[in-house]
Amino acid sequence: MAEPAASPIAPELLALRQQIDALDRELLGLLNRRAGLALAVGELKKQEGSVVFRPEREAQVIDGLKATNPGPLGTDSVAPIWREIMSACRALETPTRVAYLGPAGTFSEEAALGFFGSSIVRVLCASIDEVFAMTAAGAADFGVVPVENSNEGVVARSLDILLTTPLFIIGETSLFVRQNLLRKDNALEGIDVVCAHPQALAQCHGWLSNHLPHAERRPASSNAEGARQAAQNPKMAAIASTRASSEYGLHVVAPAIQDDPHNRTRFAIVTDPHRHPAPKASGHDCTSLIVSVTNRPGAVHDMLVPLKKHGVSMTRFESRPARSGQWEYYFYIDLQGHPDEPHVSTALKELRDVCAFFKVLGTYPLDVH
Ligand SMILES: C=C(O[C@@H]1C=C(C(=O)O)C=C[C@H]1O)C(=O)O
Repeated sequence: MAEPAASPIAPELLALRQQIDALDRELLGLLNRRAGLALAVGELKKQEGSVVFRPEREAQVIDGLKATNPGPLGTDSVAPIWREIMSACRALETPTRVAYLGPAGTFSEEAALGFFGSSIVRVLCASIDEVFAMTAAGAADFGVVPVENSNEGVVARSLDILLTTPLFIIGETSLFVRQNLLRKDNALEGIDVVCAHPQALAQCHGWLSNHLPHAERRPASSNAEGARQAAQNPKMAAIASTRASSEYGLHVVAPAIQDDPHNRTRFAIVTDPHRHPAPKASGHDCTSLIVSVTNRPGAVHDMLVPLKKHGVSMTRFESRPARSGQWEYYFYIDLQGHPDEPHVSTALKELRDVCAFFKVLGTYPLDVH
């Protein structure tokens, strides 16, 4: 069949596109000048023997640009654009190897790319334990692990490993988690099994009960693993990201099936403190701790006194059983601020004095969107 004749481009459109082309060439020139400066910074760092990735500097670059963005470019567009620019610049200084739960197409991958940009070396792991192990062994520079979901609460395995790992946290990122029903055929009929990570099955419990009440819910090690299996079995559906649908050649049979439309997952970025210094204060920082107190009346109250006294706000307070058989708990605490700020360091010192166990998990810039 003959191709329909292309309609001629209107002169106004042509003129506007020519201006865009000219600006793009200018932008490319500017980006290359920026890349040249990053290379020079990389040389300086090499001479000093210091690390390339500076999360506090990247957070400040984005915060600064957002504050001065004149528009019409949306302020929400600033962070993703500059993360990619900085990712490409950083890659000129040194490759950044990032470990996360694979296979390709997981939300962990999305979080890793969202935080580091796409100019990274991907180190795909089979479990959260492996992410920590690969990072601790130096096979990856950084690990990205989920720590909590707005719907389902804590990711217990990550929190339990954080208790004993020698790694520390240097960043955080959170992600809107939109779950989709994926399948080889674009139809709801004839699905016998829905295969996904237990967290995803739980996040879509209501939708599955309404639309696929008779389908077996089968746990998988990750949503992408469920998608991989669904690609080989027409009677199986998966629950995963749209990225996984293109990765495994599946149809999005039903989009956004999570029961909570505001479903978010927060990830921690971990690294080896022997190879990477703690981020310096960025002005908007978080300090994460694990503490425990002896089991006596008023112990938890006493723990909170230094924070109140020195005006330090707590943004997270989570407990996990200490597995001592004594109804004892570890408390996972996030504080606003950086230990370089005197009121934070004094509060931390006083808090340490009233705790039986005290571990600083890390101090890092708050997530910038
Ligand atoms: C260029 C630098 O190195 C890296 C790249 C950055 C950038 O592209 O702006 C910022 C911080 C570092 O992660 C730097 O430290 O300034």
